[in-house]
Amino acid sequence: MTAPLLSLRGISKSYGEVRANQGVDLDVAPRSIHAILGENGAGKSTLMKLIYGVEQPDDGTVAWQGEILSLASPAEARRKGIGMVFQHFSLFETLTVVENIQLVVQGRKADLIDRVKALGRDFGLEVDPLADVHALSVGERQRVEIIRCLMTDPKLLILDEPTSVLPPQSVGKLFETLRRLRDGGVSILFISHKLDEIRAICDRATILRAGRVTGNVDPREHDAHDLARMMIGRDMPEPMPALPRSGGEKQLEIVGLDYRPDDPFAVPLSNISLTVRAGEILGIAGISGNGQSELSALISGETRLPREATDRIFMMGQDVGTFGAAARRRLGFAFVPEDRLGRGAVPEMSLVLNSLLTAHPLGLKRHGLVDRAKAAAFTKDCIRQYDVRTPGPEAEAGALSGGNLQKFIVGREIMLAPRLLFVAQPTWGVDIGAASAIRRRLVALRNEGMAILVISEELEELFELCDFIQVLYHGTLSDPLVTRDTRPEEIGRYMIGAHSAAAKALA
Ligand SMILES: Nc1ncnc2c1ncn2[C@@H]1O[C@H](COP(=O)(O)OP(=O)(O)OP(=O)(O)O)[C@@H](O)[C@H]1O
Repeated sequence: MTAPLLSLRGISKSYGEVRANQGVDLDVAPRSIHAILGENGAGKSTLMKLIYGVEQPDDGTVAWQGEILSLASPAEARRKGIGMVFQHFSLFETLTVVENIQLVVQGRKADLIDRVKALGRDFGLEVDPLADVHALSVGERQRVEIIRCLMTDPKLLILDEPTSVLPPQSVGKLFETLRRLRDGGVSILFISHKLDEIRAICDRATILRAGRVTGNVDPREHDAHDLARMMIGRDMPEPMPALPRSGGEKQLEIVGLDYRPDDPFAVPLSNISLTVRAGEILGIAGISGNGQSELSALISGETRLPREATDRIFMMGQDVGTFGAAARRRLGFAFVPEDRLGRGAVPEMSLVLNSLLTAHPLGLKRHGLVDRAKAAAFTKDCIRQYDVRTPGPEAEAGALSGGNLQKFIVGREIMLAPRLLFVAQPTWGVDIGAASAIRRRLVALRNEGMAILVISEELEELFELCDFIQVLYHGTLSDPLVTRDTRPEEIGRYMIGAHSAAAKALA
């Protein structure tokens, strides 16, 4: 092998009792796309933060082009030629693309604009440098992040789950860009839970389990099942078969709902209609930014309709448009929001207190006081049933890895035994073993008669779970499509508006 660009030896990092990385060795070759694979909490993000200088290792060495480094900050890492695009974007929405770039890259505005255009042309990352960021799609924002990283001239680019926010059509485009970058001399460290993607694009893969390296392979020589086994140490469970539909009672009905938000950046909704019956799963597909947040807030009760807008949203047969979130929950509604740190959990609070946020009606308080023993028992049960990897119920929610926090929130809401469950992005950032466990659980609940509404950007997930799929595009919802009679490409066309354009052309 040619001398590695980056070479880690015996890297260890602990957070209190948690040993996030233990004796990790990793060699990244020049001009390679190298995957880091592992379950939620396996230590992938920690390792990337150590390489990018966000955190410092307790033990071990980092060698960069043969020279031992100790990186005190990301700015220092960037000066050496290491760049990173985080899972959650860090752009200012009210600034333009070039203004965001100026925050990190020195230079005259006119020169930077030229460079953005040139990089866009060279790497298929076209984006208007003068566009306001709030007006860009998620895919375009990601391009801006990557361009901004490339302008610091990195030799190593770290991408943390770059495809989780992209529609299927954009993933192929991103991969072309990454290949072009590699051929131009950049190495890429790529974290993803999607094994097919890793097999399509990566030349090496390092597998982590519980903070240790358990394998170094060429992912093209192993099928997705093999890789999954190395990651989770056992075979994947089979999907849960869905029983025939029950045609049960309508637990959620939305009828011709129009909504004009006050916020100029929000998406107006027009003529939204949908029905979810007991014993059914309805999926809403669509690229994020097409009205998902607005629709979610109207269903959860975070946004209430004005008094005069009656007969638009019904839950368990009641007109709930003007009800707040708590009143809707009292009817038997539970909700897993997309934004797990802002809305699903309070990061500074323990898991026990986070359980209380929504599960307090389950006898976790008595005479207005918290019943600590019961709250702890509920939380422990959730941790056990949903395989949440954490030291215990007193851990702060913010210290959990992203996927483990998601498992906790989904578990907490399911344990409320609602009649109507609404889950936005059920397996976002969750590893494949845990994702399949969550999906099996949702199908089992449906079979027992729960009504379930799922919003997801992952078509595969919707196809595995749902009886019907409707597509949200520019604030309008398509008619329901019966999943088993529909092909993913057809949903894909609705997602990019090609279906409505074709329909208009025919009209
Ligand atoms: N700041 C922190 N404080 C305490 N514990 C932490 C902190 N950051 C990470 N951990 C713990 O370290 C372990 C590894 O977490 P890490 O985020 O690296 O996992 P990951 O493999 O990236 O997971 P995911 O796929 O869910 O993003 C987890 O048990 C996590 O709870």
